[in-house]
Amino acid sequence: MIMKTLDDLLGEGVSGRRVLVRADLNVPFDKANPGVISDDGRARAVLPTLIALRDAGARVIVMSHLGRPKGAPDPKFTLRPVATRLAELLGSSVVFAEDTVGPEAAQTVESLQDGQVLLLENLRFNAGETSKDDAERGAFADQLAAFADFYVDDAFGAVHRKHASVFDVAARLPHYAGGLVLKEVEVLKKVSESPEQPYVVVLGGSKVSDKLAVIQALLPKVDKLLVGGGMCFTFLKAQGHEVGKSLLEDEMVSVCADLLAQADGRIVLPVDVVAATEFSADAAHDVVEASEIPADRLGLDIGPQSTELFASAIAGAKTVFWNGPMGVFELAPFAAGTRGVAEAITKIDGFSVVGGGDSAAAVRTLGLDESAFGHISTGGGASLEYLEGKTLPGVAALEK
Ligand SMILES: Nc1ncnc2c1ncn2[C@@H]1O[C@H](COP(=O)(O)OP(=O)(O)OP(=O)(O)O)[C@@H](O)[C@H]1O
Ligand SMILES: O=C(O)[C@H](O)COP(=O)(O)O
Repeated sequence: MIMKTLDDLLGEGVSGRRVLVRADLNVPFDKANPGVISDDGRARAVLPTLIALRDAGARVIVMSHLGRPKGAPDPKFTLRPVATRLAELLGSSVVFAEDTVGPEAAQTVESLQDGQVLLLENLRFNAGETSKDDAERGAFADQLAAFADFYVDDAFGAVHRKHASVFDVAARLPHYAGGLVLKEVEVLKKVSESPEQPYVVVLGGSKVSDKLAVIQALLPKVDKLLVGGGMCFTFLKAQGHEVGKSLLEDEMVSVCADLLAQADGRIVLPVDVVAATEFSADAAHDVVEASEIPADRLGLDIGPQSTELFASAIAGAKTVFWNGPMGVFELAPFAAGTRGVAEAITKIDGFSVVGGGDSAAAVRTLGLDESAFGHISTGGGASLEYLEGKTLPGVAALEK
């Protein structure tokens, strides 16, 4: 992998120069307290890059997405609270630009002083960021690139997206890989090329269709693939079970059925689930057989028998990759499955990788010892696609 790095850029000298940094500040918010960041791990992870540039006297323009707004401003997804947190973490002010591009953002960029940090508003408030149309993405990238002299990508969590700020801007400015991207790629390369066997992958979370392609690619490489979280219900449905009001992607049921047929027993599904009357911490809930979820209930965690089943599969592994919580761990009644699986992973005599914004947040918010994991990745989809062997647009753009 030949790419220029942040150290190269610092060596070239950045004092007084404008550096555009793509970060992944897509942090989780407290479900019960809107506007309150529940885990700032992703912001902390990019701090070394921001501090190095700030202290070298650069004018640092940070850009990120937050959530999945639909290409237009949506106050629910403003990065303003993230700017406030970033300032606390940096111990210096962060200027917030109310727009991502346009005259006001340009003016804010123009007024930046040496050693100051600015955060642009959510990239995804602009349709050009995620557009599939090269010209539309390129036009947005032109506007972003016009802000700066150099581009640093340290958004490992977003390198799998062919988005303007990840892919197209790199083609328009001298580009450098940040330390976080370099470290993540180094660890994941090792796991993807030579995982010590037995290799167990644990998948959960809510982005079902995003992760099905990964299952297909990983199946030939793994000894066991444990599926929990919101993902498991589409598989349970594929086995012919009713899943009540649980998260379900109907159009993916046949894909899941094919995967189960190919897997030859290597895909392990929950045998019991915690089923609640509604998506709330106060909802009535019981443990039910995974094959008997009542029509008016939704599964919000794997049950105790499943946690034990998953923990025993994990116990003998030499390599474990875990992405996606086993349940809605943010709500206390539905956190036990995630906790049990995470604890089992900390005990293996081997190397473990946790990937994903929410999985990493779960490790921290459940008070688990971060140092007991081999590597905690800031990328969920990104780490999965890396393991899948895909070319990641953000990494490829830096290599050019
Ligand atoms: N049974 C379930 N029903 C609904 N949501 C669930 C369920 N189990 C887990 N979740 C939710 O899944 C979310 C995390 O899913 P996600 O796929 O985003 O994982 P991730 O680790 O953050 O990966 P990425 O970084 O790719 O986003 C959590 O907010 C959790 O509450
Ligand atoms: O949460 C993530 O995995 C990254 O921030 C990318 O977000 P996305 O899946 O909405 O592109």
